[in-house]
Amino acid sequence: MNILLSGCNGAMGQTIETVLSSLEGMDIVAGFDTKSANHQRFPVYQTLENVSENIDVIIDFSHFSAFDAITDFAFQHQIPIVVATTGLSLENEEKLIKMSSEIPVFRTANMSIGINVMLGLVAQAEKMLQGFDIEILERHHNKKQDAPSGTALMLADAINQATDLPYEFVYGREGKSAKRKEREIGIHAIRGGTIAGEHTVLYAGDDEIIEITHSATSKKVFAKGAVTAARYIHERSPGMYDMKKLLGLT
Ligand SMILES: NC(=O)C1=CN([C@@H]2O[C@H](COP(=O)(O)OP(=O)(O)OC[C@H]3O[C@@H](n4cnc5c(N)ncnc54)[C@H](OP(=O)(O)O)[C@@H]3O)[C@@H](O)[C@H]2O)C=CC1
Ligand SMILES: O=C(O)C1=N[C@H](C(=O)O)C[C@H](O)C1
Repeated sequence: MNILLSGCNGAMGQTIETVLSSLEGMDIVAGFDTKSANHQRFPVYQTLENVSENIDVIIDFSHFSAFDAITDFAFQHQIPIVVATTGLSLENEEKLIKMSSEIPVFRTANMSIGINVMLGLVAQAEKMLQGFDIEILERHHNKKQDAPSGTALMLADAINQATDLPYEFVYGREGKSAKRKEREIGIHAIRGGTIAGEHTVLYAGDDEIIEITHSATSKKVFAKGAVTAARYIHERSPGMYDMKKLLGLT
């Protein structure tokens, strides 16, 4: 299977390259990034008009500014695409849904098994922990560009989908009149060092606290998930796919 890797010079791009180097039958045949880097095994394109390789699946771990270029390329050439980039707009997400009527699109803000199980757990907790205040804390490395993380937003959305009384999302909290309201979820982003990604949903009740936490201990968990996703959508019918579907959780 021939892969075009978007964001190939980045931290995740390099981790995917490492993971694929020990796998048979999946090869990165082209990269897409802002700079042509010294990749010995494949060419790195800065624009996609001149890609001459045969591509079976695109894997995208880049930046929202690359979104139109890579999705237009996928659509124009009818190539299945795995979109892992976070910080996308609502408009971007809608474009993926439209594209999925013609090509397979795999979309998730988190490729790990644990977070996708946690999406089900927070939906369940929403029904059981009536009256508890909910806060989401996410911790990531100091190179992360977007805040809050795509996963924190995905967890908050999963909670809202499980209730008839949606919460308002509050990003951080400061000021002299910043008291929390009843139906709000505070979302807090912590950045430092090399933290691969940690997400906690905290439920605070009267005299008791429950926390559900997922910790990624290395970026490999996301890379392996993306490679599994690429295999999964290769030669599948057009449609929207995600990790929950792949894992049989929906
Ligand atoms: N869904 C998931 O499970 C996961 C998602 N992610 C997401 O993946 C994305 C990438 O993460 P990470 O690898 O850590 O980030 P990096 O910043 O390390 O890598 C991103 C790469 O994309 C390149 N890039 C930026 N803008 C463009 C553009 N317009 N066209 C082409 N290439 C571009 C960057 O180049 P330059 O440095 O020159 O700007 C860089 O090489 C993030 O959005 C992150 O949140 C990360 C981990 C897991
Ligand atoms: O940028 C990262 O590193 C990560 N980004 C994703 C997100 O924004 O949720 C997933 C993971 O937590 C790592």
